[in-house]
Amino acid sequence: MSVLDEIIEGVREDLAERQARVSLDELKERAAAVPPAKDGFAALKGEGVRVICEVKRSSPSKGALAAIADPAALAVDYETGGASVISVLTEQRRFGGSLADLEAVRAKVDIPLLRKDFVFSSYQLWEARAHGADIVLLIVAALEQEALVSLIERAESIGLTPLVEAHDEDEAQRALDAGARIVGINARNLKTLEVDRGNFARIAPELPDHVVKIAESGVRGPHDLIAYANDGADAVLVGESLVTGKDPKGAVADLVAAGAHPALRHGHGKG
Ligand SMILES: O=P(O)(O)OC[C@@H](O)[C@@H](O)c1c[nH]c2ccccc12
Repeated sequence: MSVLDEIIEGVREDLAERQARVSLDELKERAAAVPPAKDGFAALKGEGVRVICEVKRSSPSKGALAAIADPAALAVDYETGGASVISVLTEQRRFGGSLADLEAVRAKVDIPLLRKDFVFSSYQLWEARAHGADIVLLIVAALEQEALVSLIERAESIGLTPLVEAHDEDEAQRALDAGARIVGINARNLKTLEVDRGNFARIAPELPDHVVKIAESGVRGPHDLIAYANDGADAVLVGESLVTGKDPKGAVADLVAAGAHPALRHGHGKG
């Protein structure tokens, strides 16, 4: 069984528990009571390279990364540093997250929030909205094509912006076929956990211009952001280097500054 399969098995069990406690109708009522979703698409496409900052306590590849006793305070640091979107891991077993984290962050920041989890049912989409998410991650490798198509449609119908994650050419094609307008290229293969920063450069040129392109994982600092920018990234998604660093606000500001000046890109390309 791949790591991805193992994670999904755990997510399924945890989801079943929540479903036994909270009915779909109740979730829909909660979703109707929160402020409408913010425009995730607008937040991710524009001048310069946007920075998505992630609240992540641990990962299957690295184990514990940071305790993050106050996820909202970290998120405020990200926002103050200039993040465009905040990603909150809500998977519990391997990433140490929760929907409570999402809600805590929602209470303190104004920029769009991404629910980062292993989503395969529309119940999880309603959960995301009910807890304040604006954007939801859909992982191609974790979904049959039919499910991907229907989750994209369902997410949009409830106001969520889907970010569709691929890590190779075939998955990217499936994302496009399913109608994705925002595609994340993950340098990390979720089946083997190997990181290949070259994934983005290989796949991004195959994506049409109108698609928002996000480079995910492995960004250690401005240098990696600039490399991804040169390969056509509209945004980067950064977790580990921010949660393990001493000054998340400053680190975000440095990334945002590097991404804000397209002139910086010249001379850093592949030639
Ligand atoms: O911590 P990193 O290497 O900066 O990566 C962040 C993010 O890309 C990563 O957490 C991630 C990308 N796609 C995912 C899907 C599920 C869980 C986690 C992820």
